[in-house]
Amino acid sequence: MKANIVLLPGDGIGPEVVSAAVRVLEAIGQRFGHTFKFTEHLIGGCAIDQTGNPLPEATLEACRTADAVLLGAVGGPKWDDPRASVRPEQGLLGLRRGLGVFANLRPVRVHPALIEASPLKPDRLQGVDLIVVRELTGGLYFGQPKKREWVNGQYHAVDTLEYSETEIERIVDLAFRLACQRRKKVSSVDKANVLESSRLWREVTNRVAQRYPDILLEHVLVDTAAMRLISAPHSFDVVVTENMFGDILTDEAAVLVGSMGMLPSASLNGKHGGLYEPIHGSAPDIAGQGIANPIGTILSAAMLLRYSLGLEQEARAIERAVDRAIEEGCRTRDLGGSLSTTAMTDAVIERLG
Ligand SMILES: NC(=O)C1=CN([C@@H]2O[C@H](COP(=O)(O)OP(=O)(O)OC[C@H]3O[C@@H](n4cnc5c(N)ncnc54)[C@H](O)[C@@H]3O)[C@@H](O)[C@H]2O)C=CC1
Ligand SMILES: CC(C)CC(=O)C(=O)O
Ligand SMILES: [Mg+2]
Repeated sequence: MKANIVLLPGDGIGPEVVSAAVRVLEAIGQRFGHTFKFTEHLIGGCAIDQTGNPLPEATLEACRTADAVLLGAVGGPKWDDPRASVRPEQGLLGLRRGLGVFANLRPVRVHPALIEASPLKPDRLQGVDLIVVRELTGGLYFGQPKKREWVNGQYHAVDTLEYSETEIERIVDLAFRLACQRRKKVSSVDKANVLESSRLWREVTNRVAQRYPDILLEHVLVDTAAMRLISAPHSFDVVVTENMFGDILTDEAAVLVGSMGMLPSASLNGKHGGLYEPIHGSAPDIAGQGIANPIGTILSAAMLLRYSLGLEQEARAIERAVDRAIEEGCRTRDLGGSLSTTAMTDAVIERLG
């Protein structure tokens, strides 16, 4: 098959992990006889530096027409002035909204070989396999008004948490459909004891649940969910939640798997090709040193093959190669090893089978 993949390396470690994943995709393409055409575009801080815009029109247009998009990360201290009106993160949020990819899938599977290095109790981690379905184009990151105003001699700042029934229904329905293929449990995470948007979320979720009588539904308050993610991660199968709650809970879930560098994601809407990115940020503290863990981005590339190109066998080949590399002791620094980004990528490519 032939596919056009847009690459958005972005800032910090973004270019390092994206080029690692491209090497894996090229190796898979060679092995299975596919031609992937890669086209690179600007997003985030580097786009601000070169064009003044964190999401240049050429980038959005290229992403709209691509078969899939693979992104690294955006942002960093260079662009962190809190008063700046143009910020790298606006590029990423604009891209997600522009592509309409409302469903962000973040699978969290604990690798048995990484359990012993974890600060958490081994019996809590054994066999943990959950997926967070994060609403990605609404909620607190997008609601209006979002502004800062000078009122009576001081600034007031406003963010808005807003959802329509349609926005809630489509993401919750997707979570239920996923649960049908898994262990048949949905945990809907909200803050319904305080937030009106969460009370609507619960109502709509209960309505959707009636269409799925075989799926067990529980409602969990987000603070309790944060605690249970560490104390009883086994109790989760499919977790569905608001944009910011999902953002925070998945960074927490990275502790279960051993590092921020391990977790992939796919952002989908059933129409556009899809946007794939690791869950981590631009990691300015390690950028440019060649030591970033590329696994989250490599596994995102596997999700790209599965969801956007329908190449299940190829996606599995990558996931198996990652599993074998970990099993056989290959580790970057974040996992207590000494392999560089390139050496870890080589280890995966050697095991593609
Ligand atoms: N999707 C995106 O583009 C995101 C961008 N950001 C941006 O990234 C910048 C840095 O944010 P932070 O809060 O430091 O979060 P971060 O995720 O970049 O880093 C948090 C910690 O995890 C480590 N880490 C992250 N990815 C790693 C990898 N692949 N291998 C090894 N270690 C890794 C970092 O070294 C750091 O110690 C900020 O400008 C933030 O806005 C943050 C999160 C997501
Ligand atoms: C940088 C933000 C826009 C998002 C974020 O932290 C994430 O998607 O994980
Ligand atoms: Mg995040």
